[in-house]
Amino acid sequence: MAQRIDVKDLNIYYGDFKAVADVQMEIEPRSVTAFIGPSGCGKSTYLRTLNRMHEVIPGARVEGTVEMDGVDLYADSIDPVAVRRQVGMVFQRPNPFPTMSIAENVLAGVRLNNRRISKGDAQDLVEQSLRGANLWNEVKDRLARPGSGLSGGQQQRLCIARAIAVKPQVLLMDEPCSALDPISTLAIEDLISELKSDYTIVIVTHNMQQAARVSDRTAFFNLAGTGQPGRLVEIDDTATIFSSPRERATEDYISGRFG
Ligand SMILES: Nc1ncnc2c1ncn2[C@@H]1O[C@H](COP(=O)(O)OP(=O)(O)OP(=O)(O)O)[C@@H](O)[C@H]1O
Repeated sequence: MAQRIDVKDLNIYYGDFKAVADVQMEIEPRSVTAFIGPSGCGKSTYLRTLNRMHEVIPGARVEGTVEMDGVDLYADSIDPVAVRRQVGMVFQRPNPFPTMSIAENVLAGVRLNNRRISKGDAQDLVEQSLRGANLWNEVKDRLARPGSGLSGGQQQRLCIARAIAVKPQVLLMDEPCSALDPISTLAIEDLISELKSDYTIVIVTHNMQQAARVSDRTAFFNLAGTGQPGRLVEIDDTATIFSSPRERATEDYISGRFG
């Protein structure tokens, strides 16, 4: 299921403003890649180009290519809605649909895709997705209750269950733990490590320890100056980035000297 991502010569714009310049990156399937860097360097902007969500903002556009298993997501023949199905996303704040039950939340993406499924298949998918998100045991007796009644950490795992229910190949996570307490954060980190056997995972995080704990590869982004675009400074094995990065800016950032 997991897919390889190849990004070539990617420039990302909001209208005339170039937010991110000249990204080249290869991401292996069944791996976790962390994006780190100071605020405003374009981590979230770049992440959103990997499932064509960037362009939903008026005036926003990209140049360059993003290939998944060799297919350019930005080719004319590609339907952006199909891309968003293939590349799931989990956001900073857990965002379950508040009036929907836990089970309906899990099925929400599947229903949006107009996939008809029998009641039995729906029940199986709910269980399988909640198990996949390590939430089943905590909610199996209250599947008909609203998703909004769960704790923040449970809601985030519910959102992950909703994302994996549509069987994506890639999972993008934009600071998925920033609104969570340390125990819930660890639960999500454990889950990320488990999901890696099935998915290609990319996570934006401000938390260096988290990047070090969950990722195989780490990409450091930086800004050359105010008004300048963000750039990928280096990407390498996480152990290398945190022990002997090639670039001075990376070392300064991970050792807390700026950002
Ligand atoms: N909707 C938008 N319209 C115009 N400019 C935007 C928009 N969203 C972000 N930007 C700009 O793009 C640049 C990159 O922002 P982005 O949020 O991607 O950075 P980031 O590295 O994810 O930051 P943070 O760590 O603070 O979340 C910033 O200069 C930001 O002001």
